[in-house]
Amino acid sequence: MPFITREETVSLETLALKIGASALEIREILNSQKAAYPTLNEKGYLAFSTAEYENHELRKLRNTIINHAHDLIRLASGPTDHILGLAFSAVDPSNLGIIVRFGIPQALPLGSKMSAEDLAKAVNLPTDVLTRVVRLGVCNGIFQELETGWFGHSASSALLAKSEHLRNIAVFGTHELSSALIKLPDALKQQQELGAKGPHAAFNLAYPDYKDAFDYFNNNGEGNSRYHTYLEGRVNTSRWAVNHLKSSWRWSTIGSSTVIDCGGSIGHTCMAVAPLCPKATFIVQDFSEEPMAVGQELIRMSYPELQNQIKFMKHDFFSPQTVTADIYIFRHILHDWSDEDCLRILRALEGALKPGAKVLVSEGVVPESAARATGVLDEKQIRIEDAFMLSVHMAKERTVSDFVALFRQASPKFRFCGVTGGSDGAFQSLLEFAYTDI
Ligand SMILES: C[S@@+](CC[C@H](N)C(=O)[O-])C[C@H]1O[C@@H](n2cnc3c(N)ncnc32)[C@H](O)[C@@H]1O
Repeated sequence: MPFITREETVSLETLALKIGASALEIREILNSQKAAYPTLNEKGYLAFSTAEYENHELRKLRNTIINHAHDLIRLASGPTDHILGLAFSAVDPSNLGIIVRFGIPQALPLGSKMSAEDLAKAVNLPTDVLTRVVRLGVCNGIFQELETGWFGHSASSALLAKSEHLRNIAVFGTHELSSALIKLPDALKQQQELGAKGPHAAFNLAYPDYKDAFDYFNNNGEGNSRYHTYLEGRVNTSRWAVNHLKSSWRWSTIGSSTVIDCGGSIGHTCMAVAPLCPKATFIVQDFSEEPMAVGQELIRMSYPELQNQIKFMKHDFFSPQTVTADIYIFRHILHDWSDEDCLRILRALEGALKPGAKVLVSEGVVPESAARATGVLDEKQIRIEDAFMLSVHMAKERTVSDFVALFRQASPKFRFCGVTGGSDGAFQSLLEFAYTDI
């Protein structure tokens, strides 16, 4: 039987050469910008920091290297080591989870070293356990062992020590998110065997006392805080930055429109977009009051100029919308819900929609074409997010055609106007729908 493949043939040599060529181009760009060159040592924590991250050419070159390097590692590993690596990969969120939840990066001084005993005392772990955890971290590029039993920072651990946003992402990612993900095979098995009596989602197996993930967040203060600080952390990293939403729509032309951010959490989307359209007013709606209180305080302390422009309002988006606005934003909302629930959410808007009103959907968009096996950086991002949705909410990321079909089913008055964005490691796109009077 002949072997079949749709992938271009990749070889160790061609991949290595392509990586070398892109590395030289990166060196030239960084030299011309007098920007920090990446190293694995502590001082490398600044490499590719925000300003450079925004450089499109640099981001593209980095993605080329990452894509080819992934393919190269898989090729050099061979199928056995490749599968073994995947089979035991739960070790990584477990290790990172200990590192961030015990505050090990912050306990280790920057620009210095600390003995295992002192570090163990500082984070209140037995020395033996601390040493084993940190040494596994070192194998993953987090921390360095500068001499036997003495630890210092690597680039990545130094950034964890400095960036609360990155730590918040790592905490939620290795806590609630990982707990749900690891239960997905069990949940699908139980759903297969028990039908409607099976769990709603893998999340329910991890947190059996709650109806669903949002019930858990709303009734668990610490979990809710981890969730919303994770969401805030995400918009402060280039992959999920609201910059993509800022640049992919004509915000400066909306004049004195009213904009509602449905399920807006602490209001980070409105805080980013409002300065682009100073005459517009924004209402952040969420059914959870804690994040909105945090957002109000954040505006008061850090963005007082936005106080009159951004208001907060408790609202459940399954109940009829009470505010007639010009633009409704759903950023990372519909992917949390099944098609049936999304129809309920969109139909709950209808009573307030006037002809010409816009509904903007900002989230990951799944490619329509068959999955690729090489060069998959962007595609893997969206498929990771899709796995989050399946495990946590039994929901999904969608293709553009899925969204168009969903809106059409919600009401024939929705007209699809187009989609922008979503490439080069920034995986979310912006879809625009207009409400018409036909
Ligand atoms: C994935 S987060 C997205 C937050 C924000 N839009 C963003 O892009 O970061 C989902 C948000 O929906 C809110 N939410 C969940 N169910 C809701 C409901 N029934 N009504 C209003 N908000 C809800 C959650 O509290 C949370 O803030």
